[in-house]
Amino acid sequence: MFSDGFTNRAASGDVSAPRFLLASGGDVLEARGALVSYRDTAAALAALHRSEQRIIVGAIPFDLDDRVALVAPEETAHRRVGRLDAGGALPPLVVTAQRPAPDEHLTRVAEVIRRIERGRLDKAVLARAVEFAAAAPVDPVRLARELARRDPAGNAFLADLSAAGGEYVGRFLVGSSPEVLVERRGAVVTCHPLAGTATRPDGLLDSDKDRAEHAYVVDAIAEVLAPLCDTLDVPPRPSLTRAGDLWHLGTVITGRLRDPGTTALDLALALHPTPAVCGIPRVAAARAIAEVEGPRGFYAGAVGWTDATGDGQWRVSIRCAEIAPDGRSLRAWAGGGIVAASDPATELAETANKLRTVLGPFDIEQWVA
Ligand SMILES: C=C(O[C@H]1C=CC=C(C(=O)O)[C@@H]1O)C(=O)O
Repeated sequence: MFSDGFTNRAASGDVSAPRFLLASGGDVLEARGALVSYRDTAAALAALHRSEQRIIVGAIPFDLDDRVALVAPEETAHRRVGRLDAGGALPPLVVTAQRPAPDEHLTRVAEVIRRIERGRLDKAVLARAVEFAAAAPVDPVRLARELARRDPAGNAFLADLSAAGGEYVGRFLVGSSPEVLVERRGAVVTCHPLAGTATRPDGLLDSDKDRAEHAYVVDAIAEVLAPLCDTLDVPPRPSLTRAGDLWHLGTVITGRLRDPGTTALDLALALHPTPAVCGIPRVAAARAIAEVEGPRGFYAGAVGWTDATGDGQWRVSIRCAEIAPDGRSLRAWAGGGIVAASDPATELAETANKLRTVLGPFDIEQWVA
């Protein structure tokens, strides 16, 4: 178990800067310092169940076999601010790499469609990354505030990944995720999965392809929650959810927890990775993603908090970028759910549209895809 209580500083060296931030609808939770750092979920869960810590915050990766970046912070501040102040100017960016190149993403989507047609998979989410060099250091807090300010729903997150150790020391994950993996308030559990995307709302609710892509996620979440809840409300049809310039199919699932000892982190770990970021069947989809795409790190994981009462919120870490320790480079990701009826060119365009959320605050040269 790793829990040595080291403290390392934000890229700016500013110890007063938050190392965790989760903003939504005008509510902001900020955390500073690290009393204890956890690299594995078992240690973090044990600390919560034994009430050793008041609150645990941070990020869990896409692959739960990888190290997590969770901390018990020195201090937290929960504020209702309405809207965060402007984050301030951010430096221009230049594209340095696309991983993979757009043409290769088309080939990979086609390969996943072939696997689906062969009957090995029903759905898999394929992602790509774009890397950028910044003209001056990008301040993670400034970016998070700017994302919250621009998003009509006020969503933004920031997580210092240092607790995961190794190459993650000094790195931050920053984004604006519209998707609630799970929230627990007392006995009430809420999930708001999103899957199925369009640039306009018209027709999205009637799209068979998007409805199929969405239904896999709702069914998988309901299957996990059913044994953990006394009552579970799963609306039969999705509704439209706006996320910046995009529209998604979304379903608000609510339940009443059977065992009050089941914390928000327990729930997040039971649900993750949902088919909104992985696929169906889960193991086959995770294998296809590992083979076709490679490791994802903290993209498509979850960012959030859980307190000693077990309450908390975990958001799916999408629409995000990782910032290098010196702030001079960024890697942004976006993915999309592939089902039998998917079209590679449409999927590539969808990833470009999704990348615009986290890149919106920057002036960017030479990036078209
Ligand atoms: C995987 C991502 O989005 C997910 C969430 C909403 C809609 C999605 C879709 O339509 O494919 C994805 O499941 C991403 O933004 O990188």
